[in-house]
Amino acid sequence: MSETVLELKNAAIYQREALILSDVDVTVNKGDFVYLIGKTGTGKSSFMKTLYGDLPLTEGEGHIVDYNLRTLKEKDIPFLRRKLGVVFQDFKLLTDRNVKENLLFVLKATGWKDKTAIEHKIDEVLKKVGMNTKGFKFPYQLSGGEQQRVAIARALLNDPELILADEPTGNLDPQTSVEVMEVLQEISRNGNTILMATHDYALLLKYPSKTLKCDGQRVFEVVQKSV
Ligand SMILES: Nc1ncnc2c1ncn2[C@@H]1O[C@H](COP(=O)(O)OP(=O)(O)OP(=O)(O)O)[C@@H](O)[C@H]1O
Repeated sequence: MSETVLELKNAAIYQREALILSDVDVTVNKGDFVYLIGKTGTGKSSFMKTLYGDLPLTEGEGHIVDYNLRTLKEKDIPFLRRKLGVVFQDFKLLTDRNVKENLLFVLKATGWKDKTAIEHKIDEVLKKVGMNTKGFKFPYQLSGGEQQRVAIARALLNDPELILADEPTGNLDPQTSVEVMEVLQEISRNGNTILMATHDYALLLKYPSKTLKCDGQRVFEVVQKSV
């Protein structure tokens, strides 16, 4: 039987008192690559935020990588995020340090101490995204696509059980989007589980996969030809 890494049942997603999505039933299994699509303002980011503990789940059931979203406490959130790799549209790299130091910062913050293991891990994730020769560059010396590769490398540091990518190609031109998507596809082929919010329909057509759509306060699975 496939291992479930995310399951929402009859869940409702709120921004404060405003209901954004209701009756959400979603299952993501280990190894899946799942898209979350929908027009601007339909709730993709709110959905993702609920999954990484930025918005509370107050209605329905939600389980993500061993955590129950209904009983998630503030103190649990850093531990939940260690099991998730989160990638954002605007990369969110630390601008005052180079690529390796960006990765080192996360490893130290998540308890890594052994210098050799740290160096090995940083090399490993940078190789995975094709950035191993650029560890000494600062974010401002990198293109948007390169910065996003580093952000993906950062998301891989703690071997996440699920990668949540919220519009990872939203700031990139079409050609660079495809390059970043190739990296995500490669990571997916290596067994990682990925949930990616996007409104880039060209990517969906080029890399078809299971697709969930936010529309009219609901989330439902769509067959590719009707998206
Ligand atoms: N902090 C907030 N407080 C209250 N309402 C919010 C907040 N953030 C977003 N919303 C509302 O929630 C709804 C869903 O927004 P959300 O950002 O989740 O949509 P989205 O599908 O991710 O859109 P986009 O593609 O533009 O990022 C919108 O109507 C938005 O106005």
